[in-house]
Amino acid sequence: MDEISPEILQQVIKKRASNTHKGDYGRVLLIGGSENYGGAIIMATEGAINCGAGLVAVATHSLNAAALHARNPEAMYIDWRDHGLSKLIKQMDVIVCGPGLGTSPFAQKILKMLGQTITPEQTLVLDASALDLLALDNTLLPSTAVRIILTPHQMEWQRLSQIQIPYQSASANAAALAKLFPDHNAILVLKSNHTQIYDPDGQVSVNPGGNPGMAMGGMGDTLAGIIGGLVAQFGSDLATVQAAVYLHSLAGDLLAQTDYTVRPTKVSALLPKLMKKYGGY
Ligand SMILES: NC(=O)C1=CN([C@@H]2O[C@H](COP(=O)(O)OP(=O)(O)OC[C@H]3O[C@@H](n4cnc5c(N)ncnc54)[C@H](O)[C@@H]3O)[C@@H](O)[C@H]2O)[C@@H](O)CC1
Ligand SMILES: Nc1ncnc2c1ncn2[C@@H]1O[C@H](COP(=O)(O)OP(=O)(O)O)[C@@H](O)[C@H]1O
Ligand SMILES: [Mg+2]
Repeated sequence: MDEISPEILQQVIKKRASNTHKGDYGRVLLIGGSENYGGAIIMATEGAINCGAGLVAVATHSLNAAALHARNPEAMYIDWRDHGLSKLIKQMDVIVCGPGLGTSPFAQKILKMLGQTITPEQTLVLDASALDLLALDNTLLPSTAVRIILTPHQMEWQRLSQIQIPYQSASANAAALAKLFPDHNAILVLKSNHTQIYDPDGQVSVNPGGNPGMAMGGMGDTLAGIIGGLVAQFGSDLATVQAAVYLHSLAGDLLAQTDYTVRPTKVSALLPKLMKKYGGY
């Protein structure tokens, strides 16, 4: 299995040209954050903003609006019950769905509407509760062929693939990915202490970074936002996803040099400097 190498950052992250504007760096919509899980969508939002998405919008429970704006005034907000949500979805390049979404009937309704609204030019990042909803009902998948990036941890992948954690071998995972998402050009980011990335052709790579200080709620939500933010800027190919996973763990490893625990929000805070230092120019 190939290891993701540090050069991936230089390869993917491009120097910005002077004559550009926010419209050149992609639009990301994040959907999630129920009454109890507002932090999850805020942490995902912070990941997307700090890695440079041109425009970031958030569809969440109205209870989360004040906290979202207090923490990230760069983000636009829409109440996830607003009928304008489907129109907003159509205007986006990348949709990240799932952090803190929950698995209520309303959450299921949102995922269904998203699947019926999204178009082939867009990229869909599915994380957390969105994956659990899919495990319960795979008719919630988009009806058209869109690029999907899935970011389950091992337990979410167990629910989705029906492969018990001890049996999640590379060959079994690749076969399950092809079977579950035949029409979606799907990339699987299987998160663990050694996160693996599967592309639709069966190629597998492993991330060498990360550390147990990162084992804290919100760390995966942050990664989902980073993937969304980088895909919005640099495209949805495998290399961009590898760069996002590498960047997230690099930040975590730098923090762990001095800190016993690594807060997800601190990972996000480091992103702009790391992108400047290790990105291409
Ligand atoms: N601050 C917040 O609002 C947070 C909200 N969260 C949301 O809570 C909902 C439930 O997600 P959870 O992931 O907590 O719950 P899950 O029940 O899906 O999975 C968590 C459990 O899976 C098991 N597990 C096995 N292998 C694992 C691995 N490699 N990595 C992680 N867990 C592994 C562990 O026993 C762990 O307790 C999601 O919508 C999620 O986005 C979480 O992201 C945590 C933070
Ligand atoms: N021991 C560890 N070593 C390396 N990375 C870890 C470790 N524990 C957690 N992580 C990373 O933290 C993230 C956890 O994701 P997830 O379980 O979805 O968190 P949450 O849903 O709480 O945001 C993943 O990117 C995972 O690779
Ligand atoms: Mg998670």
